[in-house]
Amino acid sequence: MGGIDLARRAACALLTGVIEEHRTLSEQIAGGALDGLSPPERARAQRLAQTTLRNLPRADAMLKPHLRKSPPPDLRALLRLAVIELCAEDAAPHGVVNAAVSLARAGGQRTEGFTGLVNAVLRKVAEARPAWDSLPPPALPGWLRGRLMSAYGKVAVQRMEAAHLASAPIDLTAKGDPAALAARLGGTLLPTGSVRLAPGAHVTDLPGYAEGDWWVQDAAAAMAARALAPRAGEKVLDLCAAPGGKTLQLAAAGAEVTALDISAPRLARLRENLERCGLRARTVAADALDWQPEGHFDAILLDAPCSATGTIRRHPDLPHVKDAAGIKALIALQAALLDRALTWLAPGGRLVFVTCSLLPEEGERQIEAALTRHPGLRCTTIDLPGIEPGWITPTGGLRLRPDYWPDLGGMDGFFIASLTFTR
Ligand SMILES: C[S@@+](CC[C@H](N)C(=O)[O-])C[C@H]1O[C@@H](n2cnc3c(N)ncnc32)[C@H](O)[C@@H]1O
Repeated sequence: MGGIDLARRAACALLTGVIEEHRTLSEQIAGGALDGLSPPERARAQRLAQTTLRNLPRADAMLKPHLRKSPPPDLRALLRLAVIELCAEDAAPHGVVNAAVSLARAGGQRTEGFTGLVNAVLRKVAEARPAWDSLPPPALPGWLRGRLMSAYGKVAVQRMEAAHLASAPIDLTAKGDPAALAARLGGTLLPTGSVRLAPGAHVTDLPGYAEGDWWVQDAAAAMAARALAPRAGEKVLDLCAAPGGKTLQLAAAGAEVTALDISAPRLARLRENLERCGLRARTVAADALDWQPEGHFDAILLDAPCSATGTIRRHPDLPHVKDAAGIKALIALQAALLDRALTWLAPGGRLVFVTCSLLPEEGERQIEAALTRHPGLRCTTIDLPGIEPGWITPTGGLRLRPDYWPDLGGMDGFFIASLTFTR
C-alpha cells in the first residue's frame, strides 16, 4: 500500500475516534494513532481529519441523496473523507474514488462488502461537486450556539461559524523584533505584533526554529502576556502555565518567572520550550489550589482551564467531543484559582485573568463576580497596540473572537482582564 493510503486510513481512524468514541485528536495522536507514519503522512492524515470535522454536515449533505440508509461508522468515515477530498480539496475524482474503494476493500468485514456502493456514491458526489460551494457553514452544537446567540446575537454567531470553517493560520511570537522576523520568514506582521504565516507551514523546518528565535502562539493568546506588561526583574507568576507560550513571553521580557502547572507532562514540554528559546523560568508542578508561594508577586498571569470554545477553528474536534456537562465545574475552578491568586499579589500588583473561551460565564461574568466578591478590586481597561475599541467590554476587559480580523485570517477567541487592588 502506498504512503497516501496510510494517511487516508489513519485519517478515517481519527475521525471514527472523534465521532464514535468522543476522543479528541490530540488524545488519539498522543496515544499513538499516527505512529509509524512518515511526517508528511502524519501531516496529511491530521489535515484530512480536521477538514472533514470542520465540514461534517456539508459532507453529509453531499452524500445524503445517494444513500438509502445511514452507513455503519467505518464506511461513513471513509465516505465523508472522500467527499472532503473531492469537494474541499478538489482532488482528481478518479484517484479519490479508487483510493476509497481500495480502503473499503482492505477494511475487513465492516467495509469490504461495500466497494460497489463506495464507487457509485462517490462518482455521483463528484458529478454534483458544484453544489458544495453553496452549502452553508456548519452550525455550532445547540448548547453552545444558544449561549453565544444570547451573548453576541445571530449575525455574530453566523460570522463565527463561517470563521470556524477556515483552517487557522500559524502565528509566531518573536523573541526579538517582530518586523524583522516577518521579513525573514515572508510572513505578515499583525497589528498587535505577532507574525502570521499561511496554514500548513512546517514550523520546525523554518529558519530560527532550532535557535529559538520565535515560538508558535496564536495572536490572541499573545495579547494576554502583553496586557500584563512584564518588566525586567519583576517577580511574575505564570499560573496554569503549560505548555508555556506565555511563560516564554514573560521570560523574554526579563521577568523573574515562576511557571506553575498541575500537569507534569505538560510542564516537561514547557521546559523544552524554554530550553529551545534560551530562556529561564522556575517551574513548579503543583495544584494551584494547594500550593503556597514563599512570597508575593509583582504580577500574575492566570490562564485558567476553560471550555476552550475559543479555539474551535484550531481544534474542530472539540464540538464533537465536548458538551456543556463540565462547564459549571470549570467556572467554579476558575473562580477558586482567581480568589487564591489574588492573595499572592504584592501591594500595587496586577493580575491578568485569561480564558480561551467564548462563553461570558468564563470571561466577562467571571470578572463581574470577582469584583463583587473582592472590595477594592478593580478592572483596568486594557490598552494595547493594534486592538480595536469595539473589543473592549464595558468593564474594561478584552473580548477577542474568531470572527475578528476577517481579512487577516481571524484569531482565536479569548477573554483577557487586568485586575488590581485600589488601596
Ligand atoms: C489554558 S491551559 C494553559 C496554557 C498556557 N498558559 C500557555 O500559554 O501555554 C490551562 C492549564 O491549566 C492547568 N491546570 C488545570 N488545573 C490546574 C490546577 N488546579 N493547578 C494548576 N494548573 C492547573 C492545565 O494543566 C493546563 O496546562
